[in-house]
Amino acid sequence: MKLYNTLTRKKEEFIPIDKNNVKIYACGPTVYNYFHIGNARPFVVFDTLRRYLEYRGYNVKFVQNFTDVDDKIINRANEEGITPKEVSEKYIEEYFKDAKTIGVRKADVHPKVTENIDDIISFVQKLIDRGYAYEVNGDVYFDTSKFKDYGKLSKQSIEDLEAGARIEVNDVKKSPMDFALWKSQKPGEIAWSSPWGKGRPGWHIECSVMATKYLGETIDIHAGGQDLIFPHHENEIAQSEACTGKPFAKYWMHNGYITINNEKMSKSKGNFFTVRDVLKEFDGEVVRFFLLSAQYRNPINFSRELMEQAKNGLERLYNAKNNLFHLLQNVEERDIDEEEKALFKVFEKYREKFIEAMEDDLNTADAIAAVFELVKEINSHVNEKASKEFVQKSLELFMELASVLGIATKEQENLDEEIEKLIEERQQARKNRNFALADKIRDDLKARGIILEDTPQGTKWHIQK
Ligand SMILES: Nc1ncnc2c1ncn2[C@@H]1O[C@H](COP(=O)(O)OP(=O)(O)OP(=O)(O)O)[C@@H](O)[C@H]1O
Ligand SMILES: [Zn+2]
Repeated sequence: MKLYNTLTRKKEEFIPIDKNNVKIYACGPTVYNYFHIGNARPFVVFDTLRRYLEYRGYNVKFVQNFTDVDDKIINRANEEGITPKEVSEKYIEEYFKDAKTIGVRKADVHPKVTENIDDIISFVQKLIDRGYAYEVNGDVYFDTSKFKDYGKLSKQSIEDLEAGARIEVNDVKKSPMDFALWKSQKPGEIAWSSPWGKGRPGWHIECSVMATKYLGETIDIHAGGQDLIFPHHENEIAQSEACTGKPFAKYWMHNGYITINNEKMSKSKGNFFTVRDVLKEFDGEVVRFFLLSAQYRNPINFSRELMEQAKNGLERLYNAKNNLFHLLQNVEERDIDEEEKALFKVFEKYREKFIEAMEDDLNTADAIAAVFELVKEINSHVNEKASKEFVQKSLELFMELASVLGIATKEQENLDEEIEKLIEERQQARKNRNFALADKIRDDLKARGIILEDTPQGTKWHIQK
């Protein structure tokens, strides 16, 4: 598989350190609010990466943290008159609810900052001992001038960075680029005891500590949104490599933005839609399908139109799946014949196409296109005359690919029953000479890809070819 590595700015062949234990760390949410559609993108994309690697026979250990200590959490707690812990616990619970609806599996470990304070303190101490960090008045800073590779991920030289940095007032840091590993307690803030007095960890250190602790000193893939490249991931590299002397992550993957009017969707700009809100109108799988409709590095402009498109696309897939279930109960119980075998060989070409797309830096857009092509073939060749085995195999192939994407996974909807009921209603409408209603029922079904056919034996239906 080829993955685009931000570290080298190239698509590279993915070679894991150990195929039986592929280590992935994804930066998780800061839990002070429901997550928005933009935040959902890395969750869905890297969940799909995990599913795909598993599909290809790798064992994956996936770690995603919760940032449960942060200014925004503290502010929120103060606003609401509750503790930061109450804020973060609430939104961790809400995270799991929304993540489940959009098909994002739980990570193997979801470490929290507050549960790793001792390890964070030891890590910071190690950096001080190794000469990479210094303490000033209870704060501890990373000394960027000591880490010669600083800037290697974001491709900036330390000189450029320093020149570009704003001159900070009252600066106790040696360089404006130095960043906090430990922050001394300010009035009203939550704090832990440390060798430097009471305080709390800076943001970046948590990921270095938790990735190392739960996965090891060198991991395979480190992932997050593209806004995290600098400073967050740059700083993670500096901390981790200064501490261990080893490469921190082999592949750095960053997803592009979900935008609104071509601007990054973000909480601070207020131009966001929470997944929770979108779920009032669209199914969780539609949200997931929408997020996978583009290759993960390309931006997607969030719009109702695209959501509707995703909804229709997913519906087509469900129709095909339900039709196969319907056929399974109604076709002749016999083995696949020669002609069907030849057709199935054609169907299997779409599995190849699907894999080819996913191997190319997880191109879910092309992978979805392959699934649609497969569905088109299935719709036009698998019908009432098919053998049960052929129907079964077609259904399995469709489900194999859909489940890698985590879509169309819901149990068979009772399409048979629903359509039979509508056919019944249409008969009734015709009897009552209400042809307008009868036509409307037929047209509505047609819009969903379901074709009614009036025969002397009654009305039959099939999926549009
Ligand atoms: N508009 C977006 N499109 C894609 N990914 C995003 C977007 N906004 C945030 N992310 C990613 O969401 C993940 C969760 O991050 P986090 O909860 O810290 O969000 P955040 O950065 O606080 O969001 P915001 O930018 O809205 O303040 C990160 O990997 C981040 O890069
Ligand atoms: Zn991180």
